[in-house]
Amino acid sequence: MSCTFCTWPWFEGEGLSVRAENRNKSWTKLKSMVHWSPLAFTLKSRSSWVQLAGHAGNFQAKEGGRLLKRYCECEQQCLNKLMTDSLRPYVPGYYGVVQKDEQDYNLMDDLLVGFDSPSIMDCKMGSRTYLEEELMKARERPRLRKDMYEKMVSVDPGAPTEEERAQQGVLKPRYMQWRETLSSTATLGFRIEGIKKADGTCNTNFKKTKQREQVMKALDDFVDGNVQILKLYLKRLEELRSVLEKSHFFNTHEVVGSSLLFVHDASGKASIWMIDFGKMVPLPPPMMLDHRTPWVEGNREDGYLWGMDNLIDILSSMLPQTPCEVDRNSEEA
Ligand SMILES: O=P(O)(O)O[C@H]1[C@H](O)[C@@H](OP(=O)(O)O)[C@H](OP(=O)(O)O)[C@@H](OP(=O)(O)O)[C@H]1O
Ligand SMILES: Nc1ncnc2c1ncn2[C@@H]1O[C@H](COP(=O)(O)OP(=O)(O)O)[C@@H](O)[C@H]1O
Repeated sequence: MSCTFCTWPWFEGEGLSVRAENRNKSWTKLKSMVHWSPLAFTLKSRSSWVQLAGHAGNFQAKEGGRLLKRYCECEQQCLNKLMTDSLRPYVPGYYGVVQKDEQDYNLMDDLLVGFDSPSIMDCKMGSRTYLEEELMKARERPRLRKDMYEKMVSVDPGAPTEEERAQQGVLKPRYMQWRETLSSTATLGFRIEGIKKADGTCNTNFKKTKQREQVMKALDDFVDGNVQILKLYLKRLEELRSVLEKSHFFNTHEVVGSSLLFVHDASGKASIWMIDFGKMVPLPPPMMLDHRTPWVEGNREDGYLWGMDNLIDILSSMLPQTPCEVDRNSEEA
């Protein structure tokens, strides 16, 4: 299976401008605002950047180990706040807004830098993939999506209802809910969006990867059965979960469509970061979420931590059991 997104678009620094904080501040030449050292332009800081999921054309890889992502105000605000939050070690470094050819971009670290031919996986977190706000908008101003109808039919020709077939279109929340129940989003609170391995193989066809066993098989294939890598991922996820549980920022935001990016290479290096903050929306105070309570419309819960609990549980169960654990488990059974 080839990956539609795997790209290598180098983007030269000439003609770039950057605004660090406020979009209304005037443009300044990038070099005067961003602290680049000539050393940053060594081969070491380059990465074979690939885009595994998301919108085609949203990114431009840039020399110096950074990426340009098409500007989104919500993402800018979240990244800004995250730079001073306890979650800072778990998100890409953010360097403000950059303009190129009249288009604004958020400038951030390329997380693949420092890895040698990395294997990467994008896991979309949460049990819901659309904002409550989008649901309300779809009710107030229903807009039939022909593109989503076509994506639906290409996966399962029997999925659209009679009415949808007659209209040749579906509403966005209906499409998103269908994707959630087709995959592991609804049952496990996360889904695999794409995997690219060091050998160059790339698979973005996980739409029907739903059962725990299917997910485990995909994860095992991703790490090539390497227990040390599994342990590093598990440790990082447990640390992140504990930071998320205490983060005021996280508990005061509805988090939808955000992913965890897993990266490892043959040297035994492995890490995980949170990416995609385009739908990380602040809640009206004093509302807070625990990110585990099941969603009912109005409670804004997103199942992010429930999904993380399940992911941690699955990865733990993939580790070989010690003789002690085998004895304990057989006693319990
Ligand atoms: O993965 P497929 O089945 O192609 O569906 C996509 C993803 O859910 C996108 O989410 P993400 O960006 O998290 O990958 C979503 O973008 P949003 O994040 O804007 O909801 C797209 O909505 P549209 O952009 O409305 O087409 C939707 O068509
Ligand atoms: N900071 C980053 N470093 C490296 N790769 C990234 C980074 N951010 C995103 N990507 C890559 O781009 C893909 C899409 O990212 P995402 O932010 O989810 O885009 P979109 O908003 O279009 O959905 C990810 O699956 C990953 O492969």
